[in-house]
Amino acid sequence: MTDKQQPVDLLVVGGGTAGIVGAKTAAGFGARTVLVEQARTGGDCLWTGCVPSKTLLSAADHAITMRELTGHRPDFAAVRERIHAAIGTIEPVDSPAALEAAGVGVVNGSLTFLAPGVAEVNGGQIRFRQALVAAGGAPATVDIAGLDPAFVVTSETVWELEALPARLAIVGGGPVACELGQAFARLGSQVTMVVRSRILPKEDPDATNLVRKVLESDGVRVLEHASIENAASTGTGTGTRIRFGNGTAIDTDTVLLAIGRVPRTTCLGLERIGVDLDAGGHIVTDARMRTSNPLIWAAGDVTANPQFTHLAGVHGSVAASNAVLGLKRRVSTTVPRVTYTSPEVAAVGLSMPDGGSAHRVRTVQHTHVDRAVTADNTDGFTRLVVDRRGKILGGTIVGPRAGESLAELTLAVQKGMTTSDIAGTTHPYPTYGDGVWNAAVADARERLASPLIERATAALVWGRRRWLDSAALHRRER
Ligand SMILES: Cc1cc2nc3c(=O)[nH]c(=O)nc-3n(C[C@H](O)[C@H](O)[C@H](O)COP(=O)(O)OP(=O)(O)OC[C@H]3O[C@@H](n4cnc5c(N)ncnc54)[C@H](O)[C@@H]3O)c2cc1C
Ligand SMILES: NC(=O)c1ccc[n+]([C@@H]2O[C@H](COP(=O)([O-])OP(=O)(O)OC[C@H]3O[C@@H](n4cnc5c(N)ncnc54)[C@H](O)[C@@H]3O)[C@@H](O)[C@H]2O)c1
Repeated sequence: MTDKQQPVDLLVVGGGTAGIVGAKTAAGFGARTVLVEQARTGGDCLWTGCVPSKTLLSAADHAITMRELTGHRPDFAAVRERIHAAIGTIEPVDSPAALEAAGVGVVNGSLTFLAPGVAEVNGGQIRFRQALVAAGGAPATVDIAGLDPAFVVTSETVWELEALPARLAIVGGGPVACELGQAFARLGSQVTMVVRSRILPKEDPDATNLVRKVLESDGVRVLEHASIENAASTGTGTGTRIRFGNGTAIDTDTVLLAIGRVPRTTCLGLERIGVDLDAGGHIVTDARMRTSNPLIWAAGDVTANPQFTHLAGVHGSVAASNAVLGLKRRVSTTVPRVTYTSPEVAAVGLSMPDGGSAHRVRTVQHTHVDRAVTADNTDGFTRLVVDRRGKILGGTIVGPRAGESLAELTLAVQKGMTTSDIAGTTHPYPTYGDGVWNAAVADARERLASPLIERATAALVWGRRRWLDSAALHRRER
């Protein structure tokens, strides 16, 4: 790594999903690619995000069955072991060895841009033709007066807890708070969620209502539109007391801050290479993932796009192929999302009509989905938003495996399909996917029920009847 070396074609900053996919894409096209990671390749998703949280949720589901069968809950040490095992199984795919096998050079260190075409890592310099910034984000924090940091964890450090907190207060009401809140409650913690908005504020309010209901039945205390005033000692030598603006208070052993994430853009030297940031510190890109410097690209949580692993990967790939092949690919605006609570909340495109009377909503309650009835789990619904011609603009599914059913809806939105396309496709019975199909059938049927189409089908039936009668008469006469 000296300044005499040839510039690399693509220098990738960050070894999370966006960086890994971007680097593998570029190397796969034959571009000389180097990825720099300051900590561990795999990023948030593998170590502190999707993989541990989904494993925790799965363990929490098992905890319910175990409690029903045996009256006991699983040992927290066993849950931790399961999380480490899941990470260990997935980790090789994201490892430096896997990247090197794909033709990517991997450097361990923290990168700073010095000037256009030059970056510094570990005191040495790397020259580059283009760069992809995929430095991700970190949990946001908030100062709560009087709160001893020893009681505070975030989505990065909660995985280090060695014992299940008896009392857990969660500040926030987004996907992190809802998923971890439900999981810890099911494992045996007494959980209180403190949210300044409603929970899952980006989702359909009916979805929020269902999730709140289930969280409460899991024993979670959900305090919405609440504001924390300050914190103080409990006076008992353990835990901390959180006081609210309305004069009430709760005592807790651990406080989990789950109030969003901030992009890691402050120490990258982006100002030296002409990369603009928005007011929240995110890198600004166009739809090709190009920054204000046409030779610098960005993808993942470091941008202002929704923060999902699937999006980080797709955007990393689009950025890398545009960079090294000179293409002008644009990223899709169809972004599916799933919150993996029980029930899952899955959504894509429009969740609510925004075209006035030009848009319709079709809702099927899962009391009308036979798979849900047979599983005795009918708390859920499937809702489609369609335009007047039946084109599917989006929808929300709440229920078990909603994330799986969302794939069909995502394809429909992406490809501009209509409810007739879905209704005319044979679906296996009984599945939770029947929710999407039933809603599509109801919509397609209603469109067919227009007076014009009713008159046309009545004319066809009349004509066919006449033809059959005259053919029968003809046969008899012969
Ligand atoms: C608890 C939790 C659960 C989640 N669950 C889901 C889920 O189920 N589904 C989903 O789609 N998304 C989920 N997410 C979101 C998902 O984890 C992120 O959107 C995704 O991992 C972002 O990937 P990234 O590559 O942009 O960033 P990151 O994974 O954060 O990677 C960025 C990397 O860059 C490195 N880096 C930063 N600065 C430098 C530097 N100067 N030099 C070198 N390296 C640097 C960092 O060390 C890091 O490894 C979850 C998030 C959390 C917190
Ligand atoms: N299943 C998934 O795909 C999944 C799971 C977890 C996280 N993620 C991603 O990770 C990112 C971070 O998730 P998150 O849940 O931390 O953030 P978020 O931004 O989605 O939600 C933050 C929540 O905290 C509340 N809040 C903010 N400041 C507060 C304060 N001071 N006091 C009380 N409440 C406050 C907000 O009202 C909101 O409900 C999200 O963008 C999400 O997309 C995705």
